[in-house]
Amino acid sequence: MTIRTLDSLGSLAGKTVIIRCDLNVPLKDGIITDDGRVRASLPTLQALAAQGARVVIVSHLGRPEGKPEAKYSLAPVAERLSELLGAPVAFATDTVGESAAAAASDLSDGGFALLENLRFNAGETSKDADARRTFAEQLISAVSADAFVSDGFGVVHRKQASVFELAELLPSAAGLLIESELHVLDQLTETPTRPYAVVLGGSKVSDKLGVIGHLLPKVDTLLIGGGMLFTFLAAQGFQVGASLLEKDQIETVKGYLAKAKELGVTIVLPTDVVVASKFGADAEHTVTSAETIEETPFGASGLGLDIGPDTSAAFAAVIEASHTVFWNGPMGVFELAPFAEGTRAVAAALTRVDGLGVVGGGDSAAAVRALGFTDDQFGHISTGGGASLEFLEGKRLPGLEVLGW
Ligand SMILES: Nc1ncnc2c1ncn2[C@@H]1O[C@H](COP(=O)(O)OP(=O)(O)O)[C@@H](O)[C@H]1O
Ligand SMILES: O=C(OP(=O)(O)O)[C@H](O)COP(=O)(O)O
Repeated sequence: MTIRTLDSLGSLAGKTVIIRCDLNVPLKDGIITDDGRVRASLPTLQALAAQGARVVIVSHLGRPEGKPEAKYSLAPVAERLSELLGAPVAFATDTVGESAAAAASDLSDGGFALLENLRFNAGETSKDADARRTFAEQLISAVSADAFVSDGFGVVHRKQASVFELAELLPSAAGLLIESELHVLDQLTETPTRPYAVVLGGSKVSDKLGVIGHLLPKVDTLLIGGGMLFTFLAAQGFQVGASLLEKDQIETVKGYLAKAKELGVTIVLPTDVVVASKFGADAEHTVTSAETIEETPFGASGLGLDIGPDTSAAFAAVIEASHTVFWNGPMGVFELAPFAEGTRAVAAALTRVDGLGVVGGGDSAAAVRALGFTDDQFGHISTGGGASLEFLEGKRLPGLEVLGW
């Protein structure tokens, strides 16, 4: 399948182009802890500037709920972008107001401006198509945009104003990051060399549980770690203490377990977990069987924060015996050293895949780098977790469809 690419927009010299990037980076105390998504955005930004376009960059960061919240400001990202581009990046403190208009009108050909977090405006993520369209129109008018480039691969599964409506309203095309992501992910959907394993973890549990039903018929093995493992354990009748649990998904998960059996797909669930007294690096913690989470000294307030060592070894064996592996979502709370070992074991196994090993997702990519792995040890590091998963399940994604995919 094809998608509209940059050349379809013709010459952009002197034109104002809005580019949607996914600059949703992890931050700690206002410091960017992994700038992978910023780096991944550079080629398209540089290509637009080289043509003499006036480049207005837009993105979200985190999940603020339609109003400004200082901790989700993109200001630190403007600084990092400027360092990496080796050029000034004007930062507008709003998206559709005076600051955005001034930053855009001050742009010279080949110059860059970054607008504040799109999700500070309720129109961006509204369920109401008219509200999204109005916000997109306000954005276009604030910066007097002539064209739109979509390059935030991590958000192409979201029907949001800056992903969908902007593309409808302006001459639009995909950027180089989206093109290169599709090139690799296509190999996973069309001709995955078998055995094909998908490893799931992370904390966006309800988003990710949703893809499993469609993924099952496509894979040989599914490995479940991270926050979602507890909903699987609960579906098997085990107590999970104070761990992350989506109670209303237990019946759905039971359905997945039955469907997997029917299809002959193996779902590998953890047999042991690391349980902690509280959420913190200094928490007391112990390894216990997945069936006895509430039988540690922490009782029903025990929190499962990582897969245990037996599970890590079992997951590593499956990964290394597969020829195609896609992994999204850390196995545990890797940001806290005592709960990083499961993620480390899965990452190490992925570097040893005899075939294509792909890591997807902002936090998953950040995790492998934080644990000392380098990008070239993996077949591909995708900037999108949820987006890749939905792509792999064969769903038509709104942010791609609108670009002719
Ligand atoms: N057992 C767990 N309990 C709570 N949080 C978890 C657990 N396992 C992993 N996580 C958290 O999941 C987060 C990443 O999830 P997610 O955003 O879904 O991944 P990605 O960005 O790679 O798609 C990490 O911050 C990690 O601490
Ligand atoms: O971090 C992201 O996705 P990911 O965690 O699935 O990789 C993207 O920036 C999308 O963010 P969202 O899931 O809040 O829409």
